[in-house]
Amino acid sequence: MGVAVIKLKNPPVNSLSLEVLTEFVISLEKLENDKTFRGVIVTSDCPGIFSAGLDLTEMCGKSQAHYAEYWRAVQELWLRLYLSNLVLIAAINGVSPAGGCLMSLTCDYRVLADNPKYNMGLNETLLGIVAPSWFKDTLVNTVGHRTAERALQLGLLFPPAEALRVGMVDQVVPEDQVHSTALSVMAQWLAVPDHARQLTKNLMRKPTADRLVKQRDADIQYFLRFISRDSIQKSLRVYLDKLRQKKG
Ligand SMILES: CCCCCC/C=C/CC(=O)SCCNC(=O)CCNC(=O)[C@H](O)C(C)(C)COP(=O)(O)OP(=O)(O)OC[C@H]1O[C@@H](n2cnc3c(N)ncnc32)[C@H](O)[C@@H]1OP(=O)(O)O
Repeated sequence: MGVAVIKLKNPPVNSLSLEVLTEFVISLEKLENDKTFRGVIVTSDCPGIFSAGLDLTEMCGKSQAHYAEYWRAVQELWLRLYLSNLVLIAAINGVSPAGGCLMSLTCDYRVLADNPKYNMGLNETLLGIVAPSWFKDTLVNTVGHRTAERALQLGLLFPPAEALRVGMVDQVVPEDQVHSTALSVMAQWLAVPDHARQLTKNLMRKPTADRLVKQRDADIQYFLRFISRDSIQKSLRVYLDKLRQKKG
């Protein structure tokens, strides 16, 4: 039925490095241009981890030019996913904090594996950083304003039952059924004529996407100022050190 599977593979935690973002955009572009494909299942090849989100090492101790290039790539992937003409279904087979969660929120439907470890949410505040307005918009458009406000301020990571309750995911299923469920949901979405579904998706999403499109450069400048602050660099270093020391 013209369904591709994109399996994120950047071990150990599928962090969204510049390379991963760039490759993802290229893969999506190819699929969008190949009329034999109408849908994509986005999933992970890393056991237990859908994606650890943006690659913290790309945002720490690097040059301004690097931060600008990185942030443009983050914007690009979000825009491509959010406005994709393809049906996108996230088969979430692992934990998905921050950018990992955001990626799934850009999809049309989310199936999450029922494993209490598989938390998801926008936890940026816990790192001492702030989710940008378009991350916030994506969450608000999915779960509503009040739930998003509480989740964002507290940096909440929701276990599967809670994620389902607040509408962050559409279905929670046993782990071994995530892929088959995503496939059967895909069949349902593909039963709708493409042009009508695509125009409707655009109607729902374009106003949100346009807010970023109209101020992409300003958004990059804002990111540069924010990420270059000594206090933010320090917070990121402390957070990364904590992650690294967990093993020791
Ligand atoms: C206006 C400006 C606004 C700026 C907004 C910026 C927005 C940012 C959004 C983001 O996505 S920030 C990233 C948020 N991500 C997280 O908080 C997740 C952090 N990671 C974890 O919680 C855990 O790693 C995990 C995903 C639950 C997996 O746990 P596990 O025990 O399996 O692995 P670890 O031992 O923790 O990690 C292995 C290895 O990977 C490194 N690592 C983990 N996450 C990241 C990451 N996001 N980026 C880069 N590297 C990461 C970790 O440090 C370990 O490295 P080591 O060298 O092997 O010790």
